Amino acid sequence: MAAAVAASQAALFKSPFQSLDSCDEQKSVKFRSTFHGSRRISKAARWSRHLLAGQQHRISCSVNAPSPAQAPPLPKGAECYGVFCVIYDLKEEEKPKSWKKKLVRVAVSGAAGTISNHLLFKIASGEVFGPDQPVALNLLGSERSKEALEGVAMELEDSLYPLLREVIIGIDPYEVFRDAEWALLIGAKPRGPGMERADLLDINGQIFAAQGKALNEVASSNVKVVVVGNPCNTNALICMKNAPRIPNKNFHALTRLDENRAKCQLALKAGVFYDNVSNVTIWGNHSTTQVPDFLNAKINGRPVKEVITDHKWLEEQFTPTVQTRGGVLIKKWGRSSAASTAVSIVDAMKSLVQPTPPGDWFSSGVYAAGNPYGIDGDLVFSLPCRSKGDGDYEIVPGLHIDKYLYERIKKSEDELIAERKCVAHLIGEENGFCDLPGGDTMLPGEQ
Ligand SMILES: NC(=O)C1=CN([C@@H]2O[C@H](COP(=O)(O)OP(=O)(O)OC[C@H]3O[C@@H](n4cnc5c(N)ncnc54)[C@H](OP(=O)(O)O)[C@@H]3O)[C@@H](O)[C@H]2O)C=CC1
Ligand SMILES: O=C([O-])CC(=O)C(=O)O
Repeated sequence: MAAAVAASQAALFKSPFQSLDSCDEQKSVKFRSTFHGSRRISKAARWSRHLLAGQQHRISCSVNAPSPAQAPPLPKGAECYGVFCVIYDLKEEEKPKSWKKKLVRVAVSGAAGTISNHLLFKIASGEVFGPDQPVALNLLGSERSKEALEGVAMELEDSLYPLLREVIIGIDPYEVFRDAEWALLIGAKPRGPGMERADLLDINGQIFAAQGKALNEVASSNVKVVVVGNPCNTNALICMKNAPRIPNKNFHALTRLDENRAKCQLALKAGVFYDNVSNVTIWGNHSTTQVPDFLNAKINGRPVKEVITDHKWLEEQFTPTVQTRGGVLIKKWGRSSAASTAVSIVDAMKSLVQPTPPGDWFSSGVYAAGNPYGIDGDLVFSLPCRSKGDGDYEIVPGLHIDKYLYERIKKSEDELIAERKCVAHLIGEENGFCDLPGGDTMLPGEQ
């Protein structure tokens, strides 16, 4: 028995894509084809699971396995993780017929961080792309988080998600972003005590400039990029400017959490279930200057101002409550929103892959070029958007902007223009200088 195990180990640790010697007994082992059935783990695969956990080996079986030429290549240098290096072949008739044939490849930075710890499991479960869409997760960490990243991959292994067909971990964005169709950029340095906003813009801006360059070089040319790491609007602008091959439209800064927070407050005040609140726009920056729009929002299809007649509350309490919600939560929790942020990332992605309900819209920080509201087009600015569900979107025109909204939207625009000047050196512009309004503008989590 011991000899058999040793022989089997020796075979499994052969160099990538060499055939196993003892393939006759392991007909159901197959590696990394693009379509796989649900997990039914053969004896050989169980062995592989133990032997390969934490290793970076790819092996193939000469029986039933794709030849190296047929097998899709792994992103160069990135590492498939443990059980995800091994795919269990099923007989044709056992494969779930309903599954889509092509994987969706999602790259996530800051993958060992708190938000990702919620998000990855939602994506793997099918919550974003549906119960028929196999997914691959390419996880980006750093020297700091190498071990933690393996821990994340181990938890994904142990979760037995049938739709999760590949997990790749690595610390080089040029490897991890390869062929990504979605890039969720979450990793960013948190602002520490005494750190100026200008320093944060520069430090994180450098991360997003580097990641933009990597996406430009190796990601799918139509990759959808959702920037979460703060300050997310300007980080998204930097990322976009460093990725000229990717359409500007494909870059988003996450303001969906702010929209969800606004809906929650309106529902609470009106005494309705929050599903009845629609047409909520967050205008501007994901910062304390953001403008949650109650003027165009609706409750049960009626203008909010007709349903909530306490207009003083709308103007004087609702707006600051939403703007500072993140900071209040940090004081309670001792860390920033993570679970609700992950939920809002899922919402933001679903808004692009599912048609927007007729008459409604959603908020996203998008490149404002050609917007119908006269806002500086060279900013990533949160605007009302709608989608046909094809991954693309359009800015919704025709919303009413009164004096109250205009003044606040202008303030957020000025803040983003000032942020853009601070990062001129990262977006290929000259004569940058950092003079943020009020000396030092604040994230929702900073008060
Ligand atoms: N847009 C929005 O609505 C929201 C945005 N956020 C923002 O999302 C980001 C991530 O939040 P969260 O997951 O809770 O944060 P965590 O601190 O848990 O994780 C952040 C990750 O960022 C990475 N990172 C990159 N560069 C640095 C650096 N220089 N120093 C330290 N860590 C770095 C780290 O991963 P690694 O070592 O692998 O690089 C770390 O795991 C933050 O910027 C936060 O402000 C949070 C809530 C809402
Ligand atoms: O400032 C932070 O990290 C938290 C944040 O963005 C939010 O809660 O909206």
